[in-house]
Amino acid sequence: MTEQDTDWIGLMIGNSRLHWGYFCGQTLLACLDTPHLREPLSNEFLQQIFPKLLTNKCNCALMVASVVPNQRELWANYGNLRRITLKDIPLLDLYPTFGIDRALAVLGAGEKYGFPCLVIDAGTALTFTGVDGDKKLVGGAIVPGLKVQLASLRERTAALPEVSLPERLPQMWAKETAEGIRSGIIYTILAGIEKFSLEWLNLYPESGIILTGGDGDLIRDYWQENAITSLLVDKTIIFQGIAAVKGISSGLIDKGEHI
Ligand SMILES: Nc1ncnc2c1ncn2[C@@H]1O[C@H](COP(=O)(O)OP(=O)(O)O)[C@@H](O)[C@H]1O
Ligand SMILES: CC(C)(COP(=O)(O)O)[C@@H](O)C(=O)NCCC(=O)O
Ligand SMILES: [K+]
Repeated sequence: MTEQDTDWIGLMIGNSRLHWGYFCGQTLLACLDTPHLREPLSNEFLQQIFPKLLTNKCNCALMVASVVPNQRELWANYGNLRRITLKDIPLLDLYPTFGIDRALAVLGAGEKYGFPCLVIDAGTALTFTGVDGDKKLVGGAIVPGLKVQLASLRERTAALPEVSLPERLPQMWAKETAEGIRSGIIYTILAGIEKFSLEWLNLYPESGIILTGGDGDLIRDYWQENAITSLLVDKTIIFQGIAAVKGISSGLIDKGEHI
């Protein structure tokens, strides 16, 4: 069997969830999100997860990236594991504390859609990450994600209730508390996305803007109701980034020429 048709698993440990991708060579065959582990990894857990990813090989190669140190430690006993760090990322000007999830997502998006590239990741935090045509990090921004904003109002005030996210855009001028919270959070997030997207397109008019993360579909649905620029939703860019790193490390992809 060659490297091209070997099965392996990519795992991105985010602040809310684990994001799993099952690959054959460079091809992503399936992906899945699960909750965080609550205890060190067991064979029972792998036997539940891996069949869902279409394999029953509990010792297949695992490429792991994490922005959550204590979740990463729960994997200490897994033999066939390779940790992805910023050193593996073929992008320039990354700063030492830069999130590996942001690096992999923008690498994957650039590989798939071309550089320059702006990624908006609507996860636990909502992040903007821009990379130019020379694969240099231009920079980005970090804001609390939709669920974190909702939770922080509930937790840090006496009177504000728990509120869910609506499927459609709420009324902007609310006359009711829950609707006021929904309006404030959703419209200011949309205004922020518009501001960063327009500023980015001023710098790089031909760039793609890729929206990803657990709230990506919801934000796209809100956005489409009054869109001014197009946002492409792609939940797989993180796996494209992991595959690129795997390809470089296995010698399948030349870091200099293809990435
Ligand atoms: N089944 C789900 N479980 C948890 N969060 C979900 C789910 N479906 C959508 N979400 C949304 O995903 C967001 C988290 O995004 P995600 O990309 O999973 O985060 P992270 O990469 O930080 O772990 C939450 O704000 C939540 O609204
Ligand atoms: C900004 C983040 C918390 C986003 O994490 P996520 O919401 O995807 O779980 C993560 O990328 C991180 O911890 N970054 C380090 C700081 C930085 O990127 O500058
Ligand atoms: K993320």
